Formats: sequence, C-alpha cells, structure tokens
Amino acid sequence: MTEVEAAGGRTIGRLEDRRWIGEERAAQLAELAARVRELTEAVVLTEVDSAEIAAVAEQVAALTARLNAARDQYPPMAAEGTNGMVRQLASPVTGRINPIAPPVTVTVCEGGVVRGEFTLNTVYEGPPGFVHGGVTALVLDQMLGLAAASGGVPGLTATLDMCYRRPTPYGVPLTVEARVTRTEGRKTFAEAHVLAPGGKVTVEATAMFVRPLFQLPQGTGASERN
Ligand SMILES: CCCCCCCCCCCCCCCC(=O)SCCNC(=O)CCNC(=O)[C@H](O)C(C)(C)COP(=O)(O)OP(=O)(O)OC[C@H]1O[C@@H](n2cnc3c(N)ncnc32)[C@H](O)[C@@H]1OP(=O)(O)O
Repeated sequence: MTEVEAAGGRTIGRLEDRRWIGEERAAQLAELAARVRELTEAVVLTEVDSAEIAAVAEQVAALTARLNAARDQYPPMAAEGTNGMVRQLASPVTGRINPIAPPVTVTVCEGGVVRGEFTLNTVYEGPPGFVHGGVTALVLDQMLGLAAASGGVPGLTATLDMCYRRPTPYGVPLTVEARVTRTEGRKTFAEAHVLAPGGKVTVEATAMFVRPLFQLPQGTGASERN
C-alpha cells in the first residue's frame, strides 16, 4: 500500500490534501474539546470514591467508542484566519479542537509581534504550584514558529533556547509575545517571552527556523536554496 493509499487517498505533508472542515463543525468540535479539558482537570483533582471512578471510566470508554465510530487518520485543517495563515485546528498549542491545547489565542499585531493569550490549569503543573517548563517551551516554540511564518520564512524549528527567569504561575492569564529578529535565506531567527500578570517576564526563548528543501518550489536554483 502506498503512503497516499494509507492516508485514504490524501498525502499527509501537503496542506491541500488534508481534510478541511468548515466553521460550524470546527465550533462544534471546539465545544467538545472544551468539555474534555474540564474532564481532564476533573480526573486530576477528583476525590470521589473508587466505585465512582470505575463507573466513570466505563462511561468515558463508551464515549470514546462513539467518536471512533467514524474517524480519520489525520487531524483536519481550516481555511485561513484573519492573520492570513492556515489554521491547524488540532495544534497542541493553539488548536481549539485539541483538548490538550490550552488553547493559546493568537493575534498578529502591528510591528510584526505575534501575541498569544492563555491560561494554564493544574493539569500543566511541573514544580508544585507552577507550570511545567516543557509546557512553556511548547507554547514558545509554536509562537516563535508563527512569528517566523508571518514575518519571515516559515520553517521547522532547528534550534530552541530557553531561559527560565522565574516560575510561571498557573490559573492566571498569561501572555506570550514573539517576533522575528532577522532572516538569512532559508533561516529565520526569532525571540519570544512569557509574561505573568503584572508584566513580569517568566521565560524567554530564542529560536532558528529553517525552511526545509522539500518546501521550496521545484526548480529553485542553488543560490536561492541557502
Ligand atoms: C515550511 C514548513 C512548514 C511551516 C508551516 C508553518 C505553519 C505555521 C507555523 C506553525 C508553527 C509551528 C512551530 C513548531 C515547529 C515545530 O515543532 S517543527 C518540529 C521540530 N523540528 C524538527 O523536527 C526539525 C528537524 N530537522 C530538520 O528537519 C532539518 O534538520 C532542518 C531543520 C529542516 C534543516 O535541514 P536542512 O534543510 O537539510 O538543513 P541544512 O541544509 O543542513 O542547513 C541549512 C542551514 O541551517 C543551518 N542549520 C540547520 N540545522 C541547524 C541546527 N540544528 N543548528 C544550527 N544551524 C542549523 C545549517 O548550518 C545551514 O546554515 P548555512 O550553512 O546555510 O549558513
């Protein structure tokens, strides 16, 4: 079986071959994801007795089976948002249909700054009382990548450097800001930070994105490939 056949007639790397869904279905799935986020936190925090836990586990398994009655192999996409970028609805950071995404709400601002607003709950705890550093790295990587895509050359993360200034609190509104600092051919450099309420920077990051050769139009000359 070819890769295309395995993907139900679609190739997975090409956006035009993904399944595209409309606003109404995306909103409905976003509502479902929001309920599952609540469920996830309830699982982490519950103090109900063991018989109740077993009963709920059975019900959740039954709900999963209902959703799996008709399923795709790959996540769907949606048409361009107001910032002109294709929306990966199931992004683990910004995807509102993905229950593991906080999700981060993104705005592309004047001056090339890409701003994200989000709140992390107890599910994302790392050191007791604070957010896991890998989670803030995940958010920063995505925001740096979006800045590269909107203000530089879209690409894959080649390097990501983190600097944790102070612990990031959960349960409060957080802001992340990212911007491109320079581009060199296929490479885009960007910087970003997370702000806690009151404007204190908790984490800073810099990254380099490289546009992979398979993303360049066929026939691109050697001098343009660097
Ligand atoms: C267009 C794609 C879709 C984008 C759509 C946008 C959608 C909207 C945004 C979504 C935002 C998502 C944000 C999350 C982004 C991820 O999570 S990406 C996933 C994590 N990253 C990866 O998996 C990348 C894995 N690595 C690779 O695939 C390849 O190493 C790379 C990065 C594509 C580079 O491969 P390559 O093109 O063969 O690179 P190569 O020709 O060797 O080097 C090119 C240049 O880069 C430099 N370089 C390469 N790697 C490194 C490195 N690690 N350290 C230092 N320098 C390096 C080389 O030295 C060279 O420099 P020059 O000699 O030209 O000065």
